[in-house]
Amino acid sequence: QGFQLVCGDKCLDLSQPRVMGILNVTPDSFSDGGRFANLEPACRHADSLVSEGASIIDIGGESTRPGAAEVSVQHELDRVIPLVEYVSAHHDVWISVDTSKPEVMSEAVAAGAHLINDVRALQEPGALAVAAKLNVPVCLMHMQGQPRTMQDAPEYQDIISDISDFFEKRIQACLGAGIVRDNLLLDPGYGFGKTLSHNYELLNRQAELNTFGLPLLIGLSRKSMIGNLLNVPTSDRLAGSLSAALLSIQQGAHIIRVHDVKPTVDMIKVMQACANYQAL
Ligand SMILES: Cn1c(SCC(=O)Nc2ccccc2)nc2c(=O)[nH]c(N)nc21
Repeated sequence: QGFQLVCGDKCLDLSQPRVMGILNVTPDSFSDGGRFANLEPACRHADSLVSEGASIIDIGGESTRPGAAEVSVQHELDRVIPLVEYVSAHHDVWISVDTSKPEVMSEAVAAGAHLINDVRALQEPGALAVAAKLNVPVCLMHMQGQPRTMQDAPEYQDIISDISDFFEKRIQACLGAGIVRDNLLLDPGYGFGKTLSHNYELLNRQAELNTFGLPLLIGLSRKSMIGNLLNVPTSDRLAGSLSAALLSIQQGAHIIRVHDVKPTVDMIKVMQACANYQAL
């Protein structure tokens, strides 16, 4: 499909799969907080993600791992804004801000972010109104429950129908708030309130989510659906992550959120050579 994302005068063509690089801004990559914390490692990481071929850099200041502590608005701003400013000043790449907080959304867009990546699909108070006002593309991700408890006992009547119902509701809420449909992306949220078998059923049936006629953003990289299957640490999940990414792209994924940008870019090139063999 000829999807494209538009933010101001920037345009991201989605007729080919795009790689979104994950920028680590976990607390330990900073000194004891404050706006002028040690940004150095994160800035170097951003540079490498861009040089490896990422089309989008995803910057987030709140861990959504089960059991992760809540982060205050100020703490999230202190981690995220300096990095959005750095990437915006030094690279021409798209910047997505991974946040559920409306204050972080607006400050990040003001600092140069082009896309809102919200694992809570704009359900926090004030998020819908702010996203409408900012008028930038927004990714609506499915999560069953909240990060703290989502993995306790996930259950679905039919995982695709349940996720689709969620998407319908969130899309209606967005349109009702004045967000234009062209600004919406969908994401089934692998690992967010799903068991191992839920995740693989979702991967097997992912193409059924294409009926919404909206771009799909997918995050599988190094996740426990790979780790628990292969019984390997996060540092040893590349082959599994690439396998899952390929299966996802073959079913129509438009943006893949990954740690390992270069390997994923190379994989996409091989997929494209196969599709375009006559042009080679
Ligand atoms: C911010 N964010 C995350 S964080 C979870 C994560 O990477 N866990 C994880 C990473 C590495 C190892 C184990 C777990 N996942 C998604 C996603 O799937 N889609 C969208 N749109 N955003 C996302």
